[in-house]
Amino acid sequence: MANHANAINKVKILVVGDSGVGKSSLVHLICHGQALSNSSWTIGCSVEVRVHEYREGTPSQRPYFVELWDVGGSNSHKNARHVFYNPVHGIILVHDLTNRKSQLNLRRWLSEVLIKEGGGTKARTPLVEEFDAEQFGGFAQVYGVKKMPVFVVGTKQDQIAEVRTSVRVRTSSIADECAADEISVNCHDQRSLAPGSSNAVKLSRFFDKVIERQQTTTSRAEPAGISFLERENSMYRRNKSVSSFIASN
Ligand SMILES: Nc1nc2c(ncn2[C@@H]2O[C@H](COP(=O)(O)OP(=O)(O)OP(=O)(O)O)[C@@H](O)[C@H]2O)c(=O)[nH]1
Ligand SMILES: [Mg+2]
Repeated sequence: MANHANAINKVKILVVGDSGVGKSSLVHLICHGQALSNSSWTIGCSVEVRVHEYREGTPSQRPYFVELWDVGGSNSHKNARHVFYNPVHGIILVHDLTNRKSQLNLRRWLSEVLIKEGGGTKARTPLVEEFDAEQFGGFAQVYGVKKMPVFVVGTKQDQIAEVRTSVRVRTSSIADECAADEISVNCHDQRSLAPGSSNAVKLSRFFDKVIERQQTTTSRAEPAGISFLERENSMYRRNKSVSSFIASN
């Protein structure tokens, strides 16, 4: 798809998971390359942007704005958060490696997003606590139809023994079901996503996958590209990481 020379494309990725698993810490690490010093509960949703070089090192390389929509996981917002779910081009599922329940809940988070992302006909779908996969033909079917790129991140790697980490990574069935890559990180340590590391390479590959999907599914209602003038809107202005990231590259 040809793009105007002075336009940068963008994709939107949702970051979901239980409250306190480390979504905001992870997003900060991805977008700023350093640990978030003090985090607090995310109210509603917070958006950060990372400039990603699509197909880096190939002739088709070009920059993309990757918007990371960090959705607060608190149950008190469960009835309102679906407003953030459409459109979406990819999903990062975050769980806490020390909290098994947060890993089991990823299936519910993914189902919630996939069903809401459809919009319209399923507008009255029950939210996560009441979700019944059977009602919608099962998780696999819902996922199979959507084929949404998914990436799974286990946080707080520093709080568990190394042996347990590898076991956890192998047993994450949600990643298997979605053919998703999975990484384990310590959000307090920037080396977890150091450039060139296996984690960083997997994340970069996921971003490429999201961009590829967006290129094949871009809706008429949402233009694929935004001009540099449009870039000056408030969302980008409040996010200093865009300019600092460009500068560091
Ligand atoms: N030790 C350790 N602590 C972490 C890690 N990631 C996050 N934390 C801590 O976990 C707490 C919760 O992190 P947040 O990033 O605010 O969690 P969240 O998922 O955004 O939570 P909500 O906004 O409520 O949905 C904070 O005190 C973080 O410092 C990690 O990898 N290791
Ligand atoms: Mg948060």
